Amino acid sequence: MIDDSRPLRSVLYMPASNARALAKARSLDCDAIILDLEDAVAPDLKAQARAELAAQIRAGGFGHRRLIARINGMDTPWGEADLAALADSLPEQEPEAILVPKVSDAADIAALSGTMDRLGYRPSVGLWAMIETPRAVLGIERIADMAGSTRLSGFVLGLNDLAKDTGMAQEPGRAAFVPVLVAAVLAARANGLVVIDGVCNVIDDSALLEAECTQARAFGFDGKTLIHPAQLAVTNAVFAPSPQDVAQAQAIVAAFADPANAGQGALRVNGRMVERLHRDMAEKTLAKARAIAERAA
Ligand SMILES: CC(C)(COP(=O)(O)OP(=O)(O)OC[C@H]1O[C@@H](n2cnc3c(N)ncnc32)[C@H](O)[C@@H]1OP(=O)(O)O)[C@@H](O)C(=O)NCCC(=O)NCCSC(=O)C[C@H](O)C(=O)O
Ligand SMILES: [Mg+2]
Repeated sequence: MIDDSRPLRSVLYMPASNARALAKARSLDCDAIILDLEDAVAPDLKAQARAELAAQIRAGGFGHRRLIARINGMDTPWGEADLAALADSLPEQEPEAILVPKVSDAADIAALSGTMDRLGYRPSVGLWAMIETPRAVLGIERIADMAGSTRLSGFVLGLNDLAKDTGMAQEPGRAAFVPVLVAAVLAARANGLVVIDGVCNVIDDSALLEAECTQARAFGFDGKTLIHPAQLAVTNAVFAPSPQDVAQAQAIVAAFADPANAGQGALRVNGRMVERLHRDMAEKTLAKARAIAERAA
């Protein structure tokens, strides 16, 4: 079940080897941080970054920002050591989830989750999977179904790797990726998983970023992964309920609470037909808006 009181609009990657970025993380307006040991860290800095990541999480001070640690793939020389080092070095404070790249199929999830159990990760630490290989896309329903029997609790799209492996074009509008985006949201929602869109590689084009965020929000994503602090404001704004969303949600909740409408299944509110399912959606909108407002206060 997705917790609307803990928004995940903006999920900022930062290389665990970049001490300056990590220091900055505690003051940035992001909902979550992915401390990355994978693509953002050069091979000869992997061990140093692993130690830095553990030290940063142990130091704390991230406030409301949810912490996710992206390890290297289990088929690389570093993946197993990443998972073991995080388990060993974080007895007091652990990331909310371990994000695993290049997942291929459901068996990968079962194996990773079992390894986390054996290494002594607390049950509260989830497993998020990067959806970034053709095989993962083709098997996404079977992967998502693992949520019932493993730690799997989220999907993050990796469209750069998917483009690399398929030749799909990363163009404005993302036409080639639309089926993937829709499949990811459906598989995630059918299994109560968080689902976060891939990154926009262009740092200085806020119109392009806004278009991607608007598309992702319309498709049902919780939020978007980001690579630079300059992308935070647009992303946070697009994925937050707008003042109009909030006003309509309040009107819907009020209409159903009005004794004059007792026993009604469908009502007319501001010219629209609304049913009890819309009241449920309106309550979620208000919960998210409240959480964002409380954070800003
Ligand atoms: C992309 C960058 C290498 C750009 O770096 P640079 O040009 O040096 O940035 P700026 O000079 O503009 O930085 C300004 C200040 O902001 C801080 N900063 C920059 N990026 C981050 C960040 N991600 N988190 C926190 N803080 C950040 C700088 O330290 C500067 O601070 P100050 O000196 O105090 O002014 C760089 O932005 C970067 O490394 N970004 C993250 C790259 C990354 O993590 N990549 C991996 C994830 S993406 C991915 O893997 C996708 C997926 O797997 C797929 O397949 O699609
Ligand atoms: Mg990737």
